[in-house]
Amino acid sequence: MVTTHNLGFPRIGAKRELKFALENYWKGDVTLDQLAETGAQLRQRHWQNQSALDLVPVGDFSFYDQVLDMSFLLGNIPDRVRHLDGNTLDNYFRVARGRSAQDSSCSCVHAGEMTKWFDTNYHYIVPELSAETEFSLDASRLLAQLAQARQLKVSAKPVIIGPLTYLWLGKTRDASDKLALLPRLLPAYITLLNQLAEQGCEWVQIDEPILVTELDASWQQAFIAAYDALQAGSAKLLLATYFGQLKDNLPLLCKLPVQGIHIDAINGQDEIGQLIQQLPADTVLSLGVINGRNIWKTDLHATLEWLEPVHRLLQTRLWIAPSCSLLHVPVDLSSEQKLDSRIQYWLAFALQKLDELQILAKALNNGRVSVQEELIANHVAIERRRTSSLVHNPAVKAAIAKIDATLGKRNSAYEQRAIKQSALLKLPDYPTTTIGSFPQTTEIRQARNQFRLGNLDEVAYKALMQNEIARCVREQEALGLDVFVHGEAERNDMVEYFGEQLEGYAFSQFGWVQSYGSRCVKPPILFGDISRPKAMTVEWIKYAQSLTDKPMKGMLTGPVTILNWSFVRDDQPRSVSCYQLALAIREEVLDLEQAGVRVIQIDEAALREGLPLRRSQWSEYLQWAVESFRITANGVQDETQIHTHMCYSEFNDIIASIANMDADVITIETSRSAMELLDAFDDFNYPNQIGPGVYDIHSPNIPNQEHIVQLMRKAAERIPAQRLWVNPDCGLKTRAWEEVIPALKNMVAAARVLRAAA
Ligand SMILES: CN1c2c(nc(N)[nH]c2=O)NC[C@@H]1CNc1ccc(C(=O)N[C@@H](CCC(=O)N[C@@H](CCC(=O)N[C@@H](CCC(=O)O)C(=O)O)C(=O)O)C(=O)O)cc1
Ligand SMILES: N[C@@H](CCS)C(=O)O
Ligand SMILES: [Zn+2]
Repeated sequence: MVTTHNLGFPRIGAKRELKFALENYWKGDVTLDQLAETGAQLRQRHWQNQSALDLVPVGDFSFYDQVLDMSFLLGNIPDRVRHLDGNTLDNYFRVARGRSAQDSSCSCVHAGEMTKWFDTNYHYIVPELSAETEFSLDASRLLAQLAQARQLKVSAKPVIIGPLTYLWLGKTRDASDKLALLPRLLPAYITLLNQLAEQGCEWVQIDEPILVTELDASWQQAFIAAYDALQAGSAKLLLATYFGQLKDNLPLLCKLPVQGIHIDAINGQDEIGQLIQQLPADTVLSLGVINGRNIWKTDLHATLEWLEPVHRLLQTRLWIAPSCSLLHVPVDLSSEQKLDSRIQYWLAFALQKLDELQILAKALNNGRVSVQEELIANHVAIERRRTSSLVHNPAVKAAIAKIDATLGKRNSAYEQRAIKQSALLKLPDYPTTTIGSFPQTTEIRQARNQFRLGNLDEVAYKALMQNEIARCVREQEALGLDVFVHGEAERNDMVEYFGEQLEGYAFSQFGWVQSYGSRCVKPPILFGDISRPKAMTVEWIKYAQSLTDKPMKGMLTGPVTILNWSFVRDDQPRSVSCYQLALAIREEVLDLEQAGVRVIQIDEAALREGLPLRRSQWSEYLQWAVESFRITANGVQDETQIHTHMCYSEFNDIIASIANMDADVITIETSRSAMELLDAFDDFNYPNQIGPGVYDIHSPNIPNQEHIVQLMRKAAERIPAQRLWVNPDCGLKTRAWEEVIPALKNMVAAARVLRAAA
């Protein structure tokens, strides 16, 4: 018999119950007990949803982030919150977001750094480490969840992050060696494993996704030492890897003294033969056979073709599961009422993926005939998608075939363009701007909701959004900014908004996926060849420009970011989808230029984030990603100034590619590193203009003028002042107007001080 299990379930809830409970708790509208009750109900529901599985994950639920949970479980709590008032959860929220429910009127501590989880759009709170870090186990929250699971008779398999991945995800502030902490960390893990075993858990899933990255010898050796030590714990370990292939780490994994391993068989199907040869004869092999990163139905026939022989060989040693936690997909496709039924038929969200797993298990255990109807229905769906005229557009394919090097090349080099742009825009030194979005207020979201529900007609909705844009322009006039934005009020999200307007995309009503904490995104579904039926942003930008004499930035999301934050096709290379997006957004750029827009920003927030997990694959990715950006941006006249924006700026390794994008201006995040991240630009002699973010928009703290001046002076030590812009780190959509206005006032005042001193 094959064993079925799951690595993790989306915790936000099919109706985003957790999001609303959290935000209400932070506002003080619900009590801690009520929040805890919502958590308990969600866990119960999710375990029921998974009750057909042989083993159900416990510990995958989190009130904010599973990595932060691990930090609290290991007692690795930053000193700055340790002795503050309130309960553990309040301190937990202080690390997560800089404040607890109690501190809503002040911002007591700075939040932990947040960064993306491997190559996903999920963001975790970075463990803070130093040579002094001590660990002291407090498993009470995990044990309480286990107790709840036991009461509900759930066949529980606790899920924890492994010690090596935990250290790898962390950052040391004192440049000390993270691996030196391992001997201090392991005793906490051994005690934890014993406690879990004492609670009756036969298996513990220990996640070590870093095994799909390139590990140097010291990390490889640390794996051996760590898992030798963990043998002392009394639970059986299922060591889980996901998000890619094992490659050089395969022999290492097979040597580790664990009772089972899980691999991502979607990416690593080719490695199964080698694994079977090298694994000890009694080790369980769990295969992630359902894609946990995408929303397409699995081709069950094709899967069974290769899985049946593996089952015959391994018998009860074979387990099957989704490739990774289902955190990265929406909960339930059956809630969708507005998707084109033909497309809906091709899709599977978390619940449907678990159904697919059951069908596979039945087929393996009792023969395909036992699930004949299900297999036929699956085959029909797969074939309909493969041959659908909705997917294929010959005109788009022809346009892609015609792409050549001229499309991505501007008429003149940056130096000549800069002279023409400067003559036209007449900007002061240290020009000030913002990144695009202004606060997405409850009123804006409610208006859009009413529009969607049909309670507000298009004319009224448009008028309301125009009012917001007008307010945004007025505020920027009053602040004295130099280059304006329209504020993105009309956009639900910087990716979904474009997905909704492009042919080849479908979008869901309830397909929410957690991005960080209570924040969610609804990735649009890229199912077919992409084209742009009509202009998407021009009317809004023209309207905004009509309200001011200051230059108004056209605001677009770039092809690489749209691709990386969508659910993408699995029937063609990502590069092809990206080129299709590039051609579509290029048309929008040219339309904006035609409409008289002189500054166009093309956000590529996910270009760096989308780097493959293995460095050996970077150059291939960067080649098509940068070329896609160039195709999008570079069809304009010299006088049109192209901006791009990236939220993170650790560019040391890819600075040549960033320069090769040839944007006239790039705005980036640098304030948290006190401009040190600009060193990469300095060392490379980056030739174009840079707006190093002068304050962290993720924090409610108001940056002070003097601090901004100091930061810009540091920037000017690295980049010539004539090429510097002054702007925040990222968009302001998650902030309130009361925070934005004083922050920008100080930013503009700082720019004036800098100009006066120049
Ligand atoms: C820059 N970031 C982004 C990433 N990925 C994206 N796809 N988009 C991004 O901007 N990745 C990296 C970062 C992650 N950062 C964020 C920041 C903020 C959010 C966020 O605020 N998400 C919102 C949802 C946004 C949205 O789609 N809004 C819709 C629907 C709003 C809604 O919930 N409506 C309610 C009713 C409204 C009411 O009555 O009040 C409903 O439908 O029930 C819209 O504006 O129309 C969030 O709330 O989580 C995400 C990632
Ligand atoms: N223009 C977008 C970029 C976010 S990365 C915004 O300002 O929200
Ligand atoms: Zn950003």
